Amino acid sequence: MKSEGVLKPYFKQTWHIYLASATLHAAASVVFAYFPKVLGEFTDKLKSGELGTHDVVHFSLMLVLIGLGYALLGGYGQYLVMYVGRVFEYMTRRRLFSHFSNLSEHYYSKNGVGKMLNYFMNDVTGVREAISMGINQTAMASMLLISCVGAMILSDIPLYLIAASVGPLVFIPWIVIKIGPVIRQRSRKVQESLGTMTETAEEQFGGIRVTKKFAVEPIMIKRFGAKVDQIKTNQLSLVRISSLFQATVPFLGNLSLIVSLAYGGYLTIKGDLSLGNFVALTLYVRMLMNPLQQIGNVINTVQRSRASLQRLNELMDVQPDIVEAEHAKEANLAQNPIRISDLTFSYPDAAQPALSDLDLVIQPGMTIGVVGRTGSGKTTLVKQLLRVYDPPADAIKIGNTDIREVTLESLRNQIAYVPQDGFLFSTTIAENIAFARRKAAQGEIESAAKQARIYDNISEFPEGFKTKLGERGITLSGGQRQRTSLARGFIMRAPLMILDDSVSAVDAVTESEIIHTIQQERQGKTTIIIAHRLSALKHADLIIVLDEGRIVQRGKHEELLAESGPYAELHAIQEEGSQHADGH
Ligand SMILES: Nc1ncnc2c1ncn2[C@@H]1O[C@H](COP(=O)(O)OP(=O)(O)OP(=O)(O)O)[C@@H](O)[C@H]1O
Repeated sequence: MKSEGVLKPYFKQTWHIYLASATLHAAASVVFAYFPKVLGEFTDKLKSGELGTHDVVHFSLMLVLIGLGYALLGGYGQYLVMYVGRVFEYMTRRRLFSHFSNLSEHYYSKNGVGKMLNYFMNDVTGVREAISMGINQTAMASMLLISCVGAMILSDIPLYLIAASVGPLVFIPWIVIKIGPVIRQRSRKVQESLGTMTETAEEQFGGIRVTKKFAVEPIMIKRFGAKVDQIKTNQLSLVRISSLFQATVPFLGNLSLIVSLAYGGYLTIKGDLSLGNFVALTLYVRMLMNPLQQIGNVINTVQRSRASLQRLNELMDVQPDIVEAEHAKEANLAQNPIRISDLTFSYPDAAQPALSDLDLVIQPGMTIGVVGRTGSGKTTLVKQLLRVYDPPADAIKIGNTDIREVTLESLRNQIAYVPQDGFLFSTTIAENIAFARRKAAQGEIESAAKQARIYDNISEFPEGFKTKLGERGITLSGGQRQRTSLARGFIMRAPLMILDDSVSAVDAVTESEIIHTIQQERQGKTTIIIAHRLSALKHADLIIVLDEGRIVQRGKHEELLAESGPYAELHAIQEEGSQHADGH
């Protein structure tokens, strides 16, 4: 399904402003086209000796009126178009943002954030220039062209003289057709290299702490320098062709002026053309040059922005991978079991499935422990439950409803997912905790913080819960970040809570306190705990052991210990480790 792109909705909303502006420009141009005519008449009167003081005042007044009329009408027309250009930026950036928000994780893992930023900034501005400044100048210039040519034809200036004078100007469209596509192609390259640079910068600033720890700044600077060099090369190549284009257009204009001066002058000396008409002709040709040059510029801008427009439209056409079913139902995780049967899932473009033949029933109120080596598919299982990636049909059911048939909002609202490295926003701690429940009372925020064992830390900050976090919560330690993100999960009081290695950066004592709280707080509610430390899973009603996407063991803690297998092996290693740590 194709979206309607970025321009259609905009023009639907603003066409009447464009119409008003075009009318104002037309009126301004008609007024301005009188200018040479008035000067021509003035010259003729001057030459015939009929010019009196009264006439000088009259002609001067006429010129002032023409100037004023042109400035007011044209100026207001220009303001209107520039104003709606900003409306375009605002509308498009909002639409882009909400479109970006709907795109699936898969899109983001394939496309860098730098590209998105480039769409947001440069492409939107590029298109705005074409449809505000571009349309404005085109309207102004074409109206002026029509008015000037019309006025010339209606005057006594012989048509053959007009044709000869205007002749060189008709080569302008030819040049536009020849050079325009080259400009467009080079402009696309510039935009692309800008996108790559933003992407590199984004990644490198994001990873600056790692860079510094490994002292590899020179390599990073060199890598970034290469991107900047590429932009310079591409931009220079664009500037060369644009300059050639912008120099050729005035050159042709000047050629026209020379013809009108030489040929018109000759005819005037011969007496075939009045001095007034000669003055008017040269003025008209001079007046034609500006709009023609403007049209040249506009075509340049439009060529450049076509590449941007194409990219924006392509982006609006990207469909989210996860879409709501037509008659989607509300999920009810509090009362219905989650039935996973024969679940096999591969990431797009992956050679191996990340999950194979999984069978599991999670009854409401159960606590499920999930353990397995890194890369065994634990997070993938969670992503399937959250529908970050859709599972195959009927592989996961909530009650009797396929998870693909429930509304995304009801599903995700009922799951409190706490990832290992929850992203914290650059806002207050309170707002970060109340992220999924904006209206939570301070008491609820504090109680969630207490449950996540972060309350005492927050109280020690100078501004308590109002303390602002830097980008990615830079002022917090790893363990504090994890616990803040855990509080964000607690506050949801959701029917299903998923802890995905959420306490890995927390010391063993605090971890056991948190697990104890979970046991108490989540009685009767479903909880899935993914952990590497088995101590966090001991109390689970059922533990599954994943290996290469398959469930290789399942049972309670004691049952699994009694079996020989990876669980007992892992337990032995961890016990040994903790005994060493305790000095036994
Ligand atoms: N977005 C993705 N695209 C393609 N493959 C992926 C993606 N995410 C994970 N994988 C692959 O799927 C497999 C399972 O990954 P998953 O993240 O589920 O492991 P995990 O058990 O949660 O590991 P860890 O304990 O390290 O978090 C891995 O081989 C991983 O490389």
